[in-house]
Amino acid sequence: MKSTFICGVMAGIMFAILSGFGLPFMVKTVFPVIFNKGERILVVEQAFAKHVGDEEANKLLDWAFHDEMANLKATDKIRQYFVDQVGEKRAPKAMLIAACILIPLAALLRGIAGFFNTYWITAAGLSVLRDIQQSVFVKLQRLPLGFFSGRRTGDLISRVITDSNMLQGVVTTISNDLIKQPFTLIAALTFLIKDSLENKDSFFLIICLLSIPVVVVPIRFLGKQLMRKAAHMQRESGDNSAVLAETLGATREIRAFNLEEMMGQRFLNGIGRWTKFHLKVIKYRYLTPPIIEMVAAGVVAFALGYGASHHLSLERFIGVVVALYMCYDPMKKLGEIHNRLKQGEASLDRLEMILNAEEGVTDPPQPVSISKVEGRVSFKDVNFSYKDQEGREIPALRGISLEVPAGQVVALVGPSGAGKTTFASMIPRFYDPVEGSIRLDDVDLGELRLKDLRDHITIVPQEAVLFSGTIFENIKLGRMNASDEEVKEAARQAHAHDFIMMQPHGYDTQVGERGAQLSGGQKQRISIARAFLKNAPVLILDEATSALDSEAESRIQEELADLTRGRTTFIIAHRFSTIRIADRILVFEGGKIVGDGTFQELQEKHHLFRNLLEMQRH
Ligand SMILES: Nc1ncnc2c1ncn2[C@@H]1O[C@H](COP(=O)(O)OP(=O)(O)OP(=O)(O)O)[C@@H](O)[C@H]1O
Repeated sequence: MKSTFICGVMAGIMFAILSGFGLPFMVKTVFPVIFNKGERILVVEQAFAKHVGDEEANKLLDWAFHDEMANLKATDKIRQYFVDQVGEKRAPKAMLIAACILIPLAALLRGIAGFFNTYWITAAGLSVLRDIQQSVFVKLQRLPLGFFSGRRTGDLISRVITDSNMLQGVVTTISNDLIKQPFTLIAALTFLIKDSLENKDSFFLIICLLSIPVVVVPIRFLGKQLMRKAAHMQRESGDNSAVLAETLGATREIRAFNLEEMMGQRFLNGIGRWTKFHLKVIKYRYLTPPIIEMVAAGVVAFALGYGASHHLSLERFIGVVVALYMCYDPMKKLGEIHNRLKQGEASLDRLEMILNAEEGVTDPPQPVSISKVEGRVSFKDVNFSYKDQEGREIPALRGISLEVPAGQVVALVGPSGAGKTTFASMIPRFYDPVEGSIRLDDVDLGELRLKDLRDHITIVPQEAVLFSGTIFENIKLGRMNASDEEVKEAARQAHAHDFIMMQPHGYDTQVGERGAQLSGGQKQRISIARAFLKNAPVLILDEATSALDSEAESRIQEELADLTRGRTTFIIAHRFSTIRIADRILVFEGGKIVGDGTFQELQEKHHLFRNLLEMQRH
């Protein structure tokens, strides 16, 4: 990547020298040689000298050809070179041929250099961008769950996709000019410096240098405005994506509650705001070129006035005007680059919000390795609070202490918001306790590598999550190195094998395809098969609350009961039947464990538990 960038810069410098210096040099120095102006002046000088004497002739010539004389030194050298090579007589023709070859050759070289400059700089820019996108994706998978609960998925997607695309656009558009233009400006300024030294006349250089701040001040002001508006625009774009994601994620609910019009209006309003800010971005972006053009036109007008009143030769004048053009054109393009970069900065800020977010749950510097896990889990004085977006603490677990022996099936019950899900989320370290410690087989969870810990825990979520791919691939996610036979065995254990075989392509049926109409129960079985395949000693089951038909439900219950055998299991339980099969029940209320015992014990003496059971039965 570094070498690509360096090659791109070299090509850009070559392009710049050919444009900023080569072109005006050609006009000023090479043309007079070809048209033999020096020799004609010499003839005139000799003729004058005959009539008015050498001294008077010199004075007259100096008056008539003031700045051509300065140029003649350079042109003489070129002529002399040709005279030495091919002789006095053939020199003019050779020079003409050389110039005629030189023009397309210079254009060709300039074109090739320009092409490779753009290509290599774009390649280097895109490779940086690819790294950024990759880092954002990796980072998103490392961020604590709290990061996501405070943010809308649509907005995050928009940051990764739209803001990256915006940056990509910036990289590709500015790559063409990023190196060429500043160097063209330097080359053209060098020409003006050389011209002012040769002619002892710095007028053009001075007006060019004086006009630079006149150009830079508005560019900087407009750039600042542009960045602010671009940030607004991208934020609106994120909001629109969020509305779209919400709408697509709740198609049933929107129809059921007749919310189509409201959601449509919300989206329309968002698009309206986005358009407003986009137009502002366009306004500030495209105001820069006319300002620079106006300044450039003013300077050329000055140059014209000065040239006419000081009897400048046409070739010096044209040479200088070409050099001035070669100064302002880059300035204009640099102004555009500045604007595009400002727009890109707004997008980069949005990506940096993700890149700079605190990771929270991380691997310890020196992890303890565990190979054989029995599955003992213990909590000691665990307190935990969530943080909302304003940083306020929402207590969710208070003073939790308990020991769960390996293989015990524990049901977590309690009213909504009591802390059951939070308790279960602490075991795979989705969150770390604010105070206290949690151990697996006597090792503090914080001492384990996250991957090792999670390898020993299976989670069966409330709603089965299937990823795009085949049924086979979806089960295999449980253990990527499992053999085909092991995958099928897991499906049999989950009683999924038979219905899978009835699918159009069996295990190779795409779950995302419309043909594969998997029911809620079938999806759950695939998710359970995945858990069987993983075969971890600790199991966390979030019982589905959604109503499957009762027959399917009771069969799934059987499979789940099979799955719990021999594993330390935590079930976030919603059903009476599940609570019954548990060895032990924990009753949660207000983030505390207020009851701990067998079904019988709690039924006899725990008031809240009896109330919960009562509610279950009705
Ligand atoms: N991501 C979150 N950010 C902030 N607060 C949260 C978050 N998740 C849960 N809470 C809060 O923590 C408390 C415990 O929630 P938790 O989800 O653990 O309860 P629960 O017993 O599982 O409830 P339910 O049975 O309704 O799922 C609640 O007050 C809840 O509002």
